[in-house]
Amino acid sequence: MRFEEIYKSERILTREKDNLIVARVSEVQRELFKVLCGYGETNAKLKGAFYKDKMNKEYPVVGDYVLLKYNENGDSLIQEICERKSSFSRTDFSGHAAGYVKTVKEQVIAANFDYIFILSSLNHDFNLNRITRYISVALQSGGKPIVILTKADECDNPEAYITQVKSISEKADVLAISAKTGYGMKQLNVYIQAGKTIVFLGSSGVGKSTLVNAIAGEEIMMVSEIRENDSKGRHTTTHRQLIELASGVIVIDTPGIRELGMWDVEDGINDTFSDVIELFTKCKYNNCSHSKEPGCAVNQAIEEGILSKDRWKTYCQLSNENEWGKNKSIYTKKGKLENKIKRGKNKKN
Ligand SMILES: Nc1nc2c(ncn2[C@@H]2O[C@H](COP(=O)(O)OP(=O)(O)OP(=O)(O)O)[C@@H](O)[C@H]2O)c(=O)[nH]1
Ligand SMILES: [Zn+2]
Repeated sequence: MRFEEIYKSERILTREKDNLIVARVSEVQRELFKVLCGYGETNAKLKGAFYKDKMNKEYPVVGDYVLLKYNENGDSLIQEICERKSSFSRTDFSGHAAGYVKTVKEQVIAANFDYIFILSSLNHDFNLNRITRYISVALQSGGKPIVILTKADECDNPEAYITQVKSISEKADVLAISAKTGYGMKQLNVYIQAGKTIVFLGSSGVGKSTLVNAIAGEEIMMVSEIRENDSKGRHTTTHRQLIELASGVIVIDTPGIRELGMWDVEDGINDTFSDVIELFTKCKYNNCSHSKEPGCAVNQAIEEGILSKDRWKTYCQLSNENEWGKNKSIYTKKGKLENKIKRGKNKKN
C-alpha cells in the first residue's frame, strides 16, 4: 500500500525529477479521468501503453491510487495503477441477454474502500436474504461490511431486526439509525474518520443520499423528493463519483455500485456461512449432497434446530446463483486467476 501511504501523508512530489506524483481517481468518464492530488483536482488521461495490450490491461477505476505525470497546463498522464486493497466487480454481459451469454467479463467498478455501508430500511421491505447477499459481496471485496438499518423511526422494535441481521455473520457490524430523528446516528462516529473511504450499497429509496448528506453536514446528494422534479436526473456529468468531505472522510458513490450484481463471490459466501461449511466436514460421506443421505450433518443440524431451514435455503440460493456466474466466466478464467493471486498477496501484507 505504498501509494496510499504516500498519498495520505505527502501528496505532493514523490519522484520530483520526473514530475511524478501519487493521485487518487475521483471520476471516470470513458477514457477521461479526474484525479485528486496535492495540487487539487485535475484532468488526466492514460499513457499510451495502457492501450497496447487491450485485453489484459486493467484500467483505473474510481478510488484507485495512481502514479501521475503531472501537467499544470493540460491533461496529466496516468502512468501506473497501485495494487488494490479492496474492490467491487460487476458482471459485464457485453450486450448479450443474460442466459445466452458467451463471454462474461469481470468489470471492476470501485477500489480501495475501508467500509461498506449496507443500507436497508426498517419499513415494509426488510429482506434478510438481500442483506445476506450484500454481506457476501462485501466480504468478498475486502472491505468491512456495516449493515445500517435505516428509518428506525418507522419501526416499533429495531432491536428485533438487529438480532436477526447479527445472526447472518459475526464479521458484519449491525446498527439501526434514523436520519430523521437522529436516533442511533452517534454509532457511526467509529467509522466516519478522516482518511477512511466508505461506499454505500442498498436499494433505491433506503436513504443513502440522506445519510451521505447527514455525514457531510451539507446537501451534497439530491434526495429523491427533490430529484423527481429534476428532468436532468441524478448522474449528470457534474456528479462526483468520489468525494472528499471537509472532515477528511471519503465517500464513493458510482452509478454501477448501486446495481451491484453477483460476480464470483464464493469466498464471500463461504465466509458468511462458515457455520454451514463447518457442517459439511462432519457429514458421513465426503460427497454428501446434503439431501437424504444417512449421517448428513446438515440434516441433523436442521433437525436439532442448530441450523435454521431459512439459513440453509439462503445458502443454497446464493451458491447456486454464484455457480451460474462462474460457469459463464470460463473464457476469462486466466484474468480471474491472476486477480485471485493478487488478492491473496494483498491479504498477507
Ligand atoms: N422516515 C424516514 N424517512 C427517511 C429517512 N431517511 C431518508 N428518508 C426518506 O426516504 C426517501 C429516500 O431517501 P434517499 O436518501 O433519496 O434514498 P436513496 O437510497 O438515496 O435513493 P436512490 O437515490 O434512489 O438510490 C426520502 O423521502 C427521504 O426523506 C429516515 O431516517 N426516516
Ligand atoms: Zn450432508
